[in-house]
Amino acid sequence: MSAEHAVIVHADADLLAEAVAARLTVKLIDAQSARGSASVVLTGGRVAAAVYRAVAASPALGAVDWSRVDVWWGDERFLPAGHPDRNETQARQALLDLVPLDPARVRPMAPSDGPDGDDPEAAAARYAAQLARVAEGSADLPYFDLVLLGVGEDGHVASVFPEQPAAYETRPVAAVRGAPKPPPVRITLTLPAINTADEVWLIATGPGKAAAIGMAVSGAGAVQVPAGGVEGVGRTLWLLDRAAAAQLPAKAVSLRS
Ligand SMILES: O=C(O)[C@H](O)[C@@H](O)[C@H](O)[C@H](O)COP(=O)(O)O
Repeated sequence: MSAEHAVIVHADADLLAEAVAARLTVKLIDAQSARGSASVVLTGGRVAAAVYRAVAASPALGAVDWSRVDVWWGDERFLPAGHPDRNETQARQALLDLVPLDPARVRPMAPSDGPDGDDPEAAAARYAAQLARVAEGSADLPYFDLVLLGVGEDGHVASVFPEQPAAYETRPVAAVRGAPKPPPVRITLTLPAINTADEVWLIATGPGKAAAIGMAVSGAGAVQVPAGGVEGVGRTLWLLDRAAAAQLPAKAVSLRS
C-alpha cells in the first residue's frame, strides 16, 4: 500500500504545468542529494510535453546535476527513430536536448526501424533486458525515483489501455497492438513495473479526463481503468487542474490552489 496518496488541484493547465515542473526539479535535486543520482521515467502526451517545456524554462534548471539523471520511458509509440510523434522525440525537443545529460544514461525504447525492425515484441524484450542489466541484485528493474504518467480519457496510463492484454500483463514490459489512441503499435511498462517506483505522479488537465479520474480515484479496477491501478511504493500523486478534478468528491482533494 502506498505510504501516501494525495490529490493536488491547480487552477488551470498552465499553472499545473509550472507547478509540476517545479516539483519535478526539486524531486530530482532531492534524489541526487539522497542517492547520488536521480532516476525518472518519462511519458508522452500534451500535458507531459508542457511540463518538460516548463522545466526547460525554469530558473532552477541548473540546480539539477543532469549528468547524474537516469532517463527511462514508461511507454513509446512504435515508430521510426526521430518520428515527431515518438515520445522520445517530444521529450528531447522539449527538454532533454537542452540539458547536459550523460547520453549513456538516457534509455529510449527501440524505434520501429531499430535493431528489432518492426517487431514490437522483440523491442519490448530488448527494453526489459536493458532494465534488468541496470537493475541491482536479482531485481528485474532498476530503482525508479519517479514515474510520470499522463491519463487518457479512457483511464489509460502509459500505453496500458483498458481491457487490453497489457492491463493483465505481469512481465515488466509489453508490446501493444491495436491501441485505441494512435498509433496502434506501442511498447509500454506494465502496471507491476510502474508500481515499483518510489513515487508515481498522474498528471492530467481538461474536462475530458474528469470521468476517468473520478473512477480511478474512487477505486475502479486496474483493468477497467488502468489509472486506478497505479500505486507508488512511497507516494502516489494526482496532479490535476480544476477541470480534470471536476468529478472528484471534495474530500478526495488534498490541496486546491
Ligand atoms: O503515448 C502517449 O500519448 C502517452 O504515453 C499517453 O499515456 C498520454 O500520457 C496520455 O494519453 C495523456 O495524453 P495527453 O496529456 O495528451 O492528454
